[in-house]
Amino acid sequence: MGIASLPPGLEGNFIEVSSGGGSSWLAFNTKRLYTNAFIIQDDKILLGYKKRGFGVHKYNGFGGKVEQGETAVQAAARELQEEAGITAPLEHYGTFLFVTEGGPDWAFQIEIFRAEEYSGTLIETDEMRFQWFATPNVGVGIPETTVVSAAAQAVVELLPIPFDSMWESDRYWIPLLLSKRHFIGRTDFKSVGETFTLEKWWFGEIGAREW
Ligand SMILES: Nc1[nH]c(=O)nc2c1ncn2[C@H]1C[C@H](O)[C@@H](COP(=O)(O)OP(=O)(O)OP(=O)(O)O)O1
Repeated sequence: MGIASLPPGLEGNFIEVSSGGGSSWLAFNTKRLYTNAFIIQDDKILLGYKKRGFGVHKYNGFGGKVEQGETAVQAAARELQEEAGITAPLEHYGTFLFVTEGGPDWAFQIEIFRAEEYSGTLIETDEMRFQWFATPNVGVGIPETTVVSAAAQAVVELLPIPFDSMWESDRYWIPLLLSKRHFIGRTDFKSVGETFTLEKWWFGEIGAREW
């Protein structure tokens, strides 16, 4: 643990939270910016089931490529509108690099945003089918005799976050996002056809002195 030996491509004063996998990082040439946005509300998180494209059949936040002339937060807002039909006051909480062996020779740099509120009506799109999931503390501490409101009852009945149907390394950083900890990281995957296997990862949170 500590701030030493950040993976190549990352810099700053970060404290390791989780790491693992093989001994060497993959090489990459440049980085391309992507976004991923999550609505986290009342002990539940909004995910989308990806119906087509890269990452098909996985649950994820809403996001995609940052287009020329856009900032990351503008791109995140546009993707949230396009893929889920809503707008939200997005706040930046993390950045990680996604590198693949057998994929492009550049790294995806994914900027992670979250919001607690949103406006508009959620819609299913050609690309994503939205679904709420319970965050880990749901239901904890509700005594059996307590009268649970209809809204809380609906939350209690949500399924837990489906980490087994998400990108394999999301289980290491989603908890940081849920607890509002700013983080960076890197994940290296091996791809064989449509199957991606996590080879190496590192996630850290920002050192207290930077805040
Ligand atoms: N939650 C996540 N965890 C992860 O480890 N890698 C992710 C990730 N979300 C995205 N990635 C990586 C893999 C993914 O194929 C790549 C591009 O992200 P997306 O699939 O969101 O972008 P798209 O290819 O849909 O872009 P657009 O066509 O602009 O929507 O970034």
